[in-house]
Amino acid sequence: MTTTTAVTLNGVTKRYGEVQAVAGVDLTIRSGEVVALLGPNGAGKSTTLEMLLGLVRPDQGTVQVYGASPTDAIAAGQVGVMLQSGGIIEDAKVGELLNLVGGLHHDPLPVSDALQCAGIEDLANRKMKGLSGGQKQRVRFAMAIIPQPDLIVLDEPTTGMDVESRRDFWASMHAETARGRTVLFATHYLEEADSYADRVVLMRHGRIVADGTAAQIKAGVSGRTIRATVPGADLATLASLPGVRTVETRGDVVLLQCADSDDTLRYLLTSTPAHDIEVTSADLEDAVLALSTEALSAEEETLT
Ligand SMILES: Nc1ncnc2c1ncn2[C@@H]1O[C@H](COP(=O)(O)OP(=O)(O)OP(=O)(O)O)[C@@H](O)[C@H]1O
Repeated sequence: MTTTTAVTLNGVTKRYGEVQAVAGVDLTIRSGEVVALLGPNGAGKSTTLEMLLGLVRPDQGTVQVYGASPTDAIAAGQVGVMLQSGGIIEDAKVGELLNLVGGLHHDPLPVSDALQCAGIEDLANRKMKGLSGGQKQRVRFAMAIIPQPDLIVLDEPTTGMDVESRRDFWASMHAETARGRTVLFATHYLEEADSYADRVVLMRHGRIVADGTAAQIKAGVSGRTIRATVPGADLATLASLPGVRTVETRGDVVLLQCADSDDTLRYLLTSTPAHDIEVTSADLEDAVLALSTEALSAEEETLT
């Protein structure tokens, strides 16, 4: 049976002692989508991915990958995985390790192709233990694509890579997605989500607080950032202006996140010595910050 749904999480929860790591996640990913999972530290991204991969059992809810259990989908070679740690034998040479992984699958990508896709042909005879963090990440990526999977799941794949390596890595990923592969990746890099994902799922405190294209998420946050030099700024007054969401300072420079920048600008120009004023519209970072703050306030309201 062919299905156009790659992943279905239904009401999934996971608690570790006092910590509600995942607090009821519903998520459907269609085949061919490239989805970024974003969120601050401890938001529940890794736990969600671990449940999706069958590494952690949810307390409640169900997980299906291509209509089957995660373990069955992985055994069938439908899922390639790149996690933050584990999965590598430090004493093995890169080529040997990839051969080993290939041996676990019935239609593996030839090792030479995996090395080429990951841009690490020159590392084939190097031992894992001598490699840099970024090089190890590329080996993990090569391991993830060996099964020729329909779905690739990556947990912070470019951590430890320099800017050039990150660019090369995403170029390799593009080649994979052009083949129609479904990709789900967790990241802290907003520009990666913005540039490479069709869809951004934002988590906070174990919940999904936004889900849409990067453009939709940005559009959901109306408003502007005002940056101005305001000597002796009265922060309490600025924070209390209608339409001002947050106030930050860096020396004399004040950063205001505003729902209504016109009124704030009028105030700055007429009632303060503000100069060098810049107004910019929200980028994904602002959107994520605003949505995270809104989610937090909503949670606090529920608690009180
Ligand atoms: N094995 C575990 N034992 C106890 N607590 C855990 C375990 N795994 C995760 N947690 C806790 O669950 C919460 C969610 O963690 P998780 O690693 O899923 O978040 P994350 O969004 O991936 O964070 P990061 O961006 O820092 O990787 C955190 O408070 C974390 O400390």
